[in-house]
Amino acid sequence: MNLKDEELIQKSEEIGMNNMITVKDLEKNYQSKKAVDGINFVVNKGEILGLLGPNGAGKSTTINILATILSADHGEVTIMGHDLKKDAKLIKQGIGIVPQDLAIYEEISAEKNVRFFASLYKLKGHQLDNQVKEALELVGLYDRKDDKPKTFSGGMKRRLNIACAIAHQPQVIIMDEPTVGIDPQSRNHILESIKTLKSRGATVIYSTHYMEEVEAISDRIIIMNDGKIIAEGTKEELNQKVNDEITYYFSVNNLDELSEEQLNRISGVTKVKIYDNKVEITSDKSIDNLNEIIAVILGNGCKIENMSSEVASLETTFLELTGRSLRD
Ligand SMILES: Nc1ncnc2c1ncn2[C@@H]1O[C@H](COP(=O)(O)OP(=O)(O)OP(=O)(O)O)[C@@H](O)[C@H]1O
Repeated sequence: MNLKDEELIQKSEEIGMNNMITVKDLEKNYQSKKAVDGINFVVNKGEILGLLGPNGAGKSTTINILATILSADHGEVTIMGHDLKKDAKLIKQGIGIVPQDLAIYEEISAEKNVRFFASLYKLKGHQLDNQVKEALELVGLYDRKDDKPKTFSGGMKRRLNIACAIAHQPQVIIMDEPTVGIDPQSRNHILESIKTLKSRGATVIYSTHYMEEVEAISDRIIIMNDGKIIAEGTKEELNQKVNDEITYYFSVNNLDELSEEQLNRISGVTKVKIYDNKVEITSDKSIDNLNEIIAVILGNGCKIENMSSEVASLETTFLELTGRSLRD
Protein backbone atom coordinates (compact mmCIF):
# COMPACT_ATOMS: atom_id res chain seq x y z
CA MET A 1 0.00 0.00 0.00
CA ASN A 2 1.45 3.40 -0.90
CA LEU A 3 1.49 6.52 1.24
CA LYS A 4 -1.45 8.18 -0.47
CA ASP A 5 -3.65 5.11 0.19
CA GLU A 6 -2.61 5.13 3.82
CA GLU A 7 -3.46 8.81 4.09
CA LEU A 8 -6.85 8.21 2.55
CA ILE A 9 -7.68 5.32 4.84
CA GLN A 10 -6.46 7.20 7.89
CA LYS A 11 -8.63 10.14 6.99
CA SER A 12 -11.62 7.83 6.51
CA GLU A 13 -11.02 6.27 9.90
CA GLU A 14 -10.49 9.61 11.57
CA ILE A 15 -13.93 10.80 10.62
CA GLY A 16 -15.26 7.35 11.53
CA MET A 17 -17.28 6.99 8.40
CA ASN A 18 -19.02 4.06 6.98
CA ASN A 19 -19.92 5.83 3.75
CA MET A 20 -17.10 5.40 1.28
CA ILE A 21 -19.02 7.23 -1.42
CA THR A 22 -21.77 9.82 -1.07
CA VAL A 23 -23.56 11.34 -4.04
CA LYS A 24 -25.90 14.29 -3.56
CA ASP A 25 -28.18 15.89 -6.18
CA LEU A 26 -25.86 14.87 -9.02
CA GLU A 27 -26.72 16.22 -12.46
CA LYS A 28 -25.12 16.04 -15.88
CA ASN A 29 -26.58 17.37 -19.11
CA TYR A 30 -25.51 16.85 -22.70
CA GLN A 31 -27.06 19.76 -24.61
CA SER A 32 -30.74 19.34 -23.84
CA LYS A 33 -30.39 15.70 -22.69
CA LYS A 34 -30.40 15.15 -18.91
CA ALA A 35 -28.09 12.13 -18.72
CA VAL A 36 -28.05 12.23 -14.90
CA ASP A 37 -31.02 13.94 -13.33
CA GLY A 38 -30.49 14.73 -9.65
CA ILE A 39 -29.47 11.41 -8.13
CA ASN A 40 -28.58 10.68 -4.50
CA PHE A 41 -26.98 7.58 -3.02
CA VAL A 42 -24.32 6.29 -0.65
CA VAL A 43 -22.03 3.29 -0.82
CA ASN A 44 -20.98 1.81 2.49
CA LYS A 45 -17.52 0.54 3.29
CA GLY A 46 -16.99 -3.03 2.07
CA GLU A 47 -20.19 -3.08 0.07
CA ILE A 48 -20.77 -4.18 -3.53
CA LEU A 49 -23.30 -1.79 -5.04
CA GLY A 50 -24.88 -2.95 -8.29
CA LEU A 51 -25.87 -0.14 -10.63
CA LEU A 52 -28.49 -1.59 -12.91
CA GLY A 53 -30.23 -0.01 -15.85
CA PRO A 54 -30.93 -0.35 -19.56
CA ASN A 55 -28.84 1.29 -22.28
CA GLY A 56 -28.81 5.06 -21.90
CA ALA A 57 -30.01 5.04 -18.26
CA GLY A 58 -27.09 7.20 -17.15
CA LYS A 59 -24.88 4.55 -15.52
CA SER A 60 -21.67 5.32 -17.45
CA THR A 61 -22.13 9.07 -16.99
CA THR A 62 -22.51 8.57 -13.22
CA ILE A 63 -19.54 6.24 -13.05
CA ASN A 64 -17.36 8.53 -15.14
CA ILE A 65 -18.13 11.43 -12.80
CA LEU A 66 -17.17 9.31 -9.76
CA ALA A 67 -14.05 8.18 -11.58
CA THR A 68 -13.09 11.86 -12.07
CA ILE A 69 -13.18 11.42 -15.86
CA LEU A 70 -16.22 13.70 -16.36
CA SER A 71 -17.25 16.76 -14.41
CA ALA A 72 -20.78 17.15 -13.08
CA ASP A 73 -22.99 20.15 -13.81
CA HIS A 74 -24.42 20.13 -10.32
CA GLY A 75 -24.19 18.18 -7.07
CA GLU A 76 -21.72 16.97 -4.50
CA VAL A 77 -19.66 13.81 -4.44
CA THR A 78 -17.36 12.64 -1.68
CA ILE A 79 -15.18 9.57 -1.95
CA MET A 80 -13.31 8.31 1.11
CA GLY A 81 -14.18 11.56 2.84
CA HIS A 82 -12.76 13.75 0.08
CA ASP A 83 -14.68 16.27 -1.95
CA LEU A 84 -14.47 15.35 -5.62
CA LYS A 85 -14.28 18.99 -6.71
CA LYS A 86 -11.43 19.89 -4.38
CA ASP A 87 -9.48 16.65 -4.02
CA ALA A 88 -9.86 14.85 -7.34
CA LYS A 89 -6.12 14.12 -7.48
CA LEU A 90 -6.13 12.51 -4.05
CA ILE A 91 -9.24 10.50 -4.86
CA LYS A 92 -7.67 9.21 -8.09
CA GLN A 93 -4.86 7.69 -6.04
CA GLY A 94 -7.26 5.70 -3.89
CA ILE A 95 -9.66 4.32 -6.47
CA GLY A 96 -9.41 1.70 -9.20
CA ILE A 97 -11.36 2.19 -12.40
CA VAL A 98 -12.32 -0.61 -14.74
CA PRO A 99 -13.55 1.21 -17.86
CA GLN A 100 -16.18 -0.09 -20.25
CA ASP A 101 -13.67 -0.03 -23.10
CA LEU A 102 -10.46 -2.01 -22.74
CA ALA A 103 -7.47 0.04 -21.62
CA ILE A 104 -4.58 -2.37 -22.16
CA TYR A 105 -1.57 -2.56 -24.44
CA GLU A 106 -1.89 -5.43 -26.92
CA GLU A 107 1.80 -5.61 -27.78
CA ILE A 108 3.37 -5.97 -24.35
CA SER A 109 3.01 -8.97 -22.02
CA ALA A 110 0.15 -9.27 -19.54
CA GLU A 111 2.57 -8.83 -16.66
CA LYS A 112 4.12 -5.70 -18.17
CA ASN A 113 0.65 -4.25 -18.64
CA VAL A 114 -0.22 -4.72 -14.96
CA ARG A 115 3.23 -3.54 -13.89
CA PHE A 116 2.86 -0.38 -15.96
CA PHE A 117 -0.50 0.58 -14.43
CA ALA A 118 0.57 -0.33 -10.88
CA SER A 119 3.75 1.72 -11.19
CA LEU A 120 1.64 4.81 -11.95
CA TYR A 121 0.73 4.59 -8.26
CA LYS A 122 4.40 4.76 -7.30
CA LEU A 123 4.68 1.11 -6.28
CA LYS A 124 8.25 -0.19 -6.49
CA GLY A 125 10.52 -3.18 -5.81
CA HIS A 126 9.16 -6.23 -3.96
CA GLN A 127 5.88 -4.55 -3.22
CA LEU A 128 5.30 -3.93 -6.92
CA ASP A 129 6.32 -7.53 -7.80
CA ASN A 130 4.00 -9.00 -5.16
CA GLN A 131 0.99 -6.88 -6.01
CA VAL A 132 1.36 -7.49 -9.76
CA LYS A 133 1.52 -11.24 -9.07
CA GLU A 134 -1.51 -11.07 -6.76
CA ALA A 135 -3.55 -9.13 -9.31
CA LEU A 136 -2.73 -11.59 -12.10
CA GLU A 137 -3.57 -14.52 -9.80
CA LEU A 138 -6.86 -12.93 -8.80
CA VAL A 139 -8.05 -12.80 -12.42
CA GLY A 140 -6.60 -16.23 -13.24
CA LEU A 141 -3.95 -15.01 -15.68
CA TYR A 142 -0.74 -15.64 -13.78
CA ASP A 143 0.11 -18.65 -15.94
CA ARG A 144 -0.27 -16.44 -19.05
CA LYS A 145 1.71 -13.52 -17.62
CA ASP A 146 4.36 -13.62 -20.35
CA ASP A 147 1.89 -13.68 -23.24
CA LYS A 148 0.73 -10.62 -25.12
CA PRO A 149 -2.94 -9.62 -24.87
CA LYS A 150 -3.25 -9.79 -28.67
CA THR A 151 -3.20 -13.59 -28.25
CA PHE A 152 -5.98 -13.50 -25.58
CA SER A 153 -9.72 -14.11 -25.89
CA GLY A 154 -12.09 -11.20 -25.22
CA GLY A 155 -12.78 -12.55 -21.73
CA MET A 156 -9.08 -12.80 -20.89
CA LYS A 157 -8.54 -9.22 -22.05
CA ARG A 158 -11.37 -8.06 -19.79
CA ARG A 159 -9.79 -9.95 -16.87
CA LEU A 160 -6.44 -8.31 -17.62
CA ASN A 161 -8.20 -4.93 -17.71
CA ILE A 162 -9.38 -5.63 -14.15
CA ALA A 163 -5.92 -6.72 -12.97
CA CYS A 164 -4.49 -3.44 -14.31
CA ALA A 165 -7.12 -1.45 -12.41
CA ILE A 166 -6.72 -3.14 -9.03
CA ALA A 167 -3.02 -4.03 -8.69
CA HIS A 168 -2.42 -0.95 -6.56
CA GLN A 169 -5.02 -2.36 -4.13
CA PRO A 170 -7.47 0.53 -4.10
CA GLN A 171 -10.08 0.84 -1.37
CA VAL A 172 -12.77 1.80 -3.86
CA ILE A 173 -13.22 0.00 -7.18
CA ILE A 174 -15.50 1.36 -9.88
CA MET A 175 -16.43 -0.99 -12.70
CA ASP A 176 -18.38 -0.07 -15.81
CA GLU A 177 -19.96 -3.14 -17.43
CA PRO A 178 -16.83 -5.27 -17.13
CA THR A 179 -18.43 -8.41 -18.54
CA VAL A 180 -19.99 -7.15 -21.75
CA GLY A 181 -19.74 -9.67 -24.57
CA ILE A 182 -17.57 -12.31 -22.93
CA ASP A 183 -17.73 -16.08 -22.47
CA PRO A 184 -19.56 -17.48 -19.40
CA GLN A 185 -16.36 -18.87 -17.89
CA SER A 186 -14.58 -15.50 -17.88
CA ARG A 187 -17.76 -13.87 -16.66
CA ASN A 188 -17.97 -16.22 -13.67
CA HIS A 189 -14.30 -15.68 -13.02
CA ILE A 190 -14.79 -11.91 -12.95
CA LEU A 191 -17.76 -12.17 -10.59
CA GLU A 192 -15.76 -14.41 -8.26
CA SER A 193 -12.83 -11.97 -8.39
CA ILE A 194 -15.13 -9.12 -7.35
CA LYS A 195 -16.36 -11.15 -4.37
CA THR A 196 -12.73 -11.81 -3.42
CA LEU A 197 -11.93 -8.09 -3.62
CA LYS A 198 -14.86 -7.41 -1.30
CA SER A 199 -13.66 -10.07 1.14
CA ARG A 200 -10.32 -8.21 1.21
CA GLY A 201 -12.17 -5.04 2.27
CA ALA A 202 -12.72 -3.21 -1.01
CA THR A 203 -15.84 -1.17 -1.72
CA VAL A 204 -17.18 -1.79 -5.22
CA ILE A 205 -19.59 -0.05 -7.58
CA TYR A 206 -20.52 -2.34 -10.39
CA SER A 207 -22.54 -1.16 -13.37
CA THR A 208 -24.26 -3.67 -15.62
CA HIS A 209 -27.41 -4.44 -17.53
CA TYR A 210 -27.19 -8.12 -16.63
CA MET A 211 -29.77 -8.80 -13.95
CA GLU A 212 -28.27 -12.12 -12.93
CA GLU A 213 -24.92 -10.45 -12.20
CA VAL A 214 -26.31 -7.95 -9.73
CA GLU A 215 -28.33 -10.75 -8.13
CA ALA A 216 -25.19 -12.86 -7.78
CA ILE A 217 -22.82 -10.34 -6.25
CA SER A 218 -24.50 -7.13 -5.03
CA ASP A 219 -25.21 -6.32 -1.40
CA ARG A 220 -27.44 -3.51 -2.60
CA ILE A 221 -28.87 -2.51 -5.95
CA ILE A 222 -29.71 0.82 -7.52
CA ILE A 223 -31.97 0.79 -10.54
CA MET A 224 -31.53 3.75 -12.92
CA ASN A 225 -33.75 4.78 -15.78
CA ASP A 226 -33.71 8.02 -17.77
CA GLY A 227 -31.06 9.59 -15.55
CA LYS A 228 -32.99 8.94 -12.33
CA ILE A 229 -32.79 6.39 -9.54
CA ILE A 230 -36.14 4.68 -9.59
CA ALA A 231 -35.50 2.06 -6.90
CA GLU A 232 -32.85 1.16 -4.35
CA GLY A 233 -32.42 -1.67 -1.88
CA THR A 234 -31.38 -5.28 -1.46
CA LYS A 235 -32.68 -7.82 -3.96
CA GLU A 236 -35.37 -8.85 -1.49
CA GLU A 237 -36.38 -5.26 -0.66
CA LEU A 238 -36.74 -4.38 -4.33
CA ASN A 239 -38.94 -7.37 -4.96
CA GLN A 240 -41.07 -6.50 -1.97
CA LYS A 241 -41.56 -2.93 -3.12
CA VAL A 242 -43.36 -3.83 -6.29
CA ASN A 243 -44.54 -7.35 -5.90
CA ASP A 244 -47.02 -8.43 -3.35
CA GLU A 245 -47.65 -11.93 -4.63
CA ILE A 246 -46.22 -15.30 -3.72
CA THR A 247 -46.64 -18.60 -5.51
CA TYR A 248 -46.69 -21.91 -3.60
CA TYR A 249 -45.79 -25.11 -5.44
CA PHE A 250 -46.98 -28.45 -4.01
CA SER A 251 -46.27 -31.98 -5.24
CA VAL A 252 -49.26 -33.96 -4.09
CA ASN A 253 -50.58 -37.56 -4.24
CA ASN A 254 -54.28 -38.54 -4.30
CA LEU A 255 -55.50 -35.40 -6.00
CA ASP A 256 -58.89 -36.80 -7.04
CA GLU A 257 -61.01 -34.98 -4.45
CA LEU A 258 -59.26 -31.58 -4.56
CA SER A 259 -60.81 -28.88 -6.79
CA GLU A 260 -59.45 -25.51 -7.90
CA GLU A 261 -62.70 -23.95 -6.69
CA GLN A 262 -62.08 -24.97 -3.04
CA LEU A 263 -58.65 -23.35 -3.08
CA ASN A 264 -59.87 -20.23 -4.90
CA ARG A 265 -62.30 -19.58 -2.02
CA ILE A 266 -59.43 -19.09 0.46
CA SER A 267 -58.90 -15.44 1.31
CA GLY A 268 -55.94 -13.90 -0.57
CA VAL A 269 -55.68 -16.61 -3.24
CA THR A 270 -55.63 -15.08 -6.73
CA LYS A 271 -54.80 -18.04 -8.99
CA VAL A 272 -54.92 -21.84 -8.72
CA LYS A 273 -53.62 -24.45 -11.15
CA ILE A 274 -53.93 -28.21 -10.61
CA TYR A 275 -52.24 -30.55 -13.10
CA ASP A 276 -50.55 -33.98 -13.02
CA ASN A 277 -49.69 -34.30 -9.34
CA LYS A 278 -48.92 -30.60 -8.93
CA VAL A 279 -50.81 -27.75 -7.27
CA GLU A 280 -49.73 -24.14 -7.94
CA ILE A 281 -51.33 -21.43 -5.84
CA THR A 282 -50.66 -17.70 -6.20
CA SER A 283 -51.66 -15.53 -3.28
CA ASP A 284 -51.47 -12.02 -1.89
CA LYS A 285 -48.24 -12.15 0.14
CA SER A 286 -49.59 -10.02 2.97
CA ILE A 287 -52.36 -12.51 3.83
CA ASP A 288 -51.39 -15.29 6.20
CA ASN A 289 -53.22 -18.18 4.58
CA LEU A 290 -50.65 -20.93 4.17
CA ASN A 291 -52.07 -23.02 7.03
CA GLU A 292 -55.51 -22.84 5.50
CA ILE A 293 -54.20 -23.79 2.05
CA ILE A 294 -52.42 -26.82 3.52
CA ALA A 295 -55.51 -27.75 5.58
CA VAL A 296 -57.70 -27.71 2.45
CA ILE A 297 -55.24 -29.90 0.53
CA LEU A 298 -54.87 -32.41 3.40
CA GLY A 299 -58.61 -32.27 4.18
CA ASN A 300 -59.29 -33.71 0.72
CA GLY A 301 -57.29 -36.85 1.44
CA CYS A 302 -54.21 -35.62 -0.45
CA LYS A 303 -50.68 -36.34 0.67
CA ILE A 304 -48.15 -33.52 0.28
CA GLU A 305 -44.79 -34.89 -0.96
CA ASN A 306 -43.01 -31.61 -1.42
CA MET A 307 -43.56 -27.87 -1.18
CA SER A 308 -41.71 -24.72 -2.29
CA SER A 309 -42.53 -21.06 -2.81
CA GLU A 310 -41.31 -18.21 -4.97
CA VAL A 311 -41.73 -14.45 -5.02
CA ALA A 312 -41.27 -12.48 -8.25
CA SER A 313 -37.81 -12.28 -9.75
CA LEU A 314 -35.82 -9.07 -9.99
CA GLU A 315 -36.37 -9.16 -13.75
CA THR A 316 -40.13 -8.89 -13.15
CA THR A 317 -39.52 -6.09 -10.68
CA PHE A 318 -37.43 -4.20 -13.19
CA LEU A 319 -40.06 -4.55 -15.89
CA GLU A 320 -42.76 -3.31 -13.54
CA LEU A 321 -40.67 -0.31 -12.52
CA THR A 322 -39.40 0.82 -15.90
CA GLY A 323 -41.79 -0.74 -18.38
CA ARG A 324 -38.61 -1.66 -20.24
CA SER A 325 -36.60 -4.76 -20.76
CA LEU A 326 -33.03 -4.56 -19.51
CA ARG A 327 -31.49 -5.46 -22.83
CA ASP A 328 -33.40 -3.81 -25.63
N1 LIG B 1 -21.01 12.54 -24.91
C1 LIG B 1 -22.34 12.53 -25.01
N2 LIG B 1 -22.98 13.42 -25.76
C2 LIG B 1 -24.33 13.45 -25.84
N3 LIG B 1 -25.14 12.57 -25.21
C3 LIG B 1 -24.55 11.62 -24.44
C4 LIG B 1 -23.11 11.55 -24.31
N4 LIG B 1 -22.81 10.50 -23.48
C5 LIG B 1 -24.00 9.95 -23.11
N5 LIG B 1 -25.02 10.62 -23.69
C6 LIG B 1 -26.46 10.34 -23.51
O1 LIG B 1 -26.74 10.37 -22.12
C7 LIG B 1 -27.63 9.31 -21.76
C8 LIG B 1 -27.00 8.44 -20.68
O2 LIG B 1 -25.89 7.73 -21.25
P1 LIG B 1 -24.96 6.73 -20.44
O3 LIG B 1 -23.86 6.29 -21.37
O4 LIG B 1 -24.58 7.35 -19.16
O5 LIG B 1 -25.96 5.53 -20.17
P2 LIG B 1 -25.65 4.03 -19.70
O6 LIG B 1 -26.70 3.70 -18.72
O7 LIG B 1 -24.25 3.89 -19.29
O8 LIG B 1 -25.88 3.22 -21.03
P3 LIG B 1 -25.00 2.02 -21.66
O9 LIG B 1 -25.44 0.81 -20.96
O10 LIG B 1 -25.43 2.05 -23.10
O11 LIG B 1 -23.54 2.39 -21.46
C9 LIG B 1 -27.96 8.59 -23.04
O12 LIG B 1 -29.17 9.10 -23.55
C10 LIG B 1 -26.81 8.92 -23.95
O13 LIG B 1 -27.22 8.89 -25.30
